[in-house]
Amino acid sequence: MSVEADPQVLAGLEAWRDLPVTQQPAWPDAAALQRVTDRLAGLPPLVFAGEADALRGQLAAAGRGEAFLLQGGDCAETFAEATADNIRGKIMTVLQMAVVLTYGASLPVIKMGRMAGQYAKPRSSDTETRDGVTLPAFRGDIINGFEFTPEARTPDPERLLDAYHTSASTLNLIRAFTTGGFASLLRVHEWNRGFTANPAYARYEEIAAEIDRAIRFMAACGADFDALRTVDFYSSHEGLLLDYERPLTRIDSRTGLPYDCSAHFLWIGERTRQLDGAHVDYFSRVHNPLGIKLGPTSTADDALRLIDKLNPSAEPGRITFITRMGAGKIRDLLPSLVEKVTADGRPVTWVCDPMHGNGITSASGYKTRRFSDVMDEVAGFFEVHRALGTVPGGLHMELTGDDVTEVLGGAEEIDDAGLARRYETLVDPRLNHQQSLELAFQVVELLRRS
Ligand SMILES: O=C[C@H](O)[C@H](O)COP(=O)(O)O
Ligand SMILES: C=C(OP(=O)(O)O)C(=O)O
Ligand SMILES: [Mn+2]
Repeated sequence: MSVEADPQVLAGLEAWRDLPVTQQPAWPDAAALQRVTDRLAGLPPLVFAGEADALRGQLAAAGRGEAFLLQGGDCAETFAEATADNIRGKIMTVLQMAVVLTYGASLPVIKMGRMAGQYAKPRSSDTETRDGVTLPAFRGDIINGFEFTPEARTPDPERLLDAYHTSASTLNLIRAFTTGGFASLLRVHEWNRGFTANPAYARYEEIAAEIDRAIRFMAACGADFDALRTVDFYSSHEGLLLDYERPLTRIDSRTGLPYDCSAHFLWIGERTRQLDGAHVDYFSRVHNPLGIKLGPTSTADDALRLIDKLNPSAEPGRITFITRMGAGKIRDLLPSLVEKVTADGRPVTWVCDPMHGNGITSASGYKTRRFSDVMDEVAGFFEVHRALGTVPGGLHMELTGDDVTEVLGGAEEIDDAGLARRYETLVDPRLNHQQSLELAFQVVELLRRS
């Protein structure tokens, strides 16, 4: 039997429309938008509410120190890059990092992509000016095109449907790869052998050899490697474009409760987490596990008021605070935030985004980050939690499986001149495949030292 939604619950899903809202596009044609959102509302959900519930349980475990979240993928996915090779590369990268982190932390790693829906971007400025011409800023493929022409930059609601279909095909391939044997532990381990065989990464050989011994030990004990052929891989994106999230919100027939079925996990960004704003209201009404980005201006009071609104019943796993302070600030700012939220007593899961607080512009003009700053913020995150006796629950990364050159440094020392070689991101710089694995090995070194 299917449970109907309470009419008041349904009415509540429209409340955001009367609240202050930021970072939404100015759609030029309201009727065209309405046609698209009606169509989206009739299409099948992309995920099942029960999967979101399972993830909530796992995130609750991460909050208690019984699991660790690894969330990674592009800053901005694009339709053109949703190819089999690209999707496979990102999955491989996350799985390879996950094997290393599982060993280093001796904990199950929850694997989650910034994938299959990460198409909407908040921007610092509504417009972009080039050579005296000003056009609307690129806000992600779900809204407008990157090409610098008035046509491409005009928001086009048809893109919501493209985003839905591209998310569906991406998710389909993710499910195929992670359940069809491609992701088996033995295969992923083989891939990592290839990485450490490269002399640039000789420093990690010892850890790699230990992982190798651990796997051989498991095999000798008769571990069921067949059972390790499939992995759970969750989808996530920033819950930003409410005209997309609303029609993909569905009533769970088991409970009558609304879930945003565009992804398993949605996060509210640093620029849209206003307590009385549309985003916080909207996501307070759906039952998925939620992330909230907390930047350097966040106060403990902000965090507690967000809990009041988004998790009044103090359900474990409902809220993940994703801190993104910057390497130079995390050791000063994070302790009081964590202390006060911990004293409050309602459970949250703490995750580190070492990307968004560490943006710089290189001398040659690229928007970039230094690998060393990214690592330093991760180190600061572990140090703060260790000092307070609280739980570092995971990492949130911008990465890709390709050999791009967008982040400075790493063992292969990408320098400013090297950025031009393969700088492909449309918004923020991503760790490339090698830098991502290097980060995972360095996290193991950090955990060791403590
Ligand atoms: O991904 C994060 C934000 O969308 C991004 O950093 C904003 O970038 P901008 O300052 O170039 O607009
Ligand atoms: C926009 C992003 O982050 P933040 O909201 O933390 O700036 C992002 O994760 O791409
Ligand atoms: Mn980003």
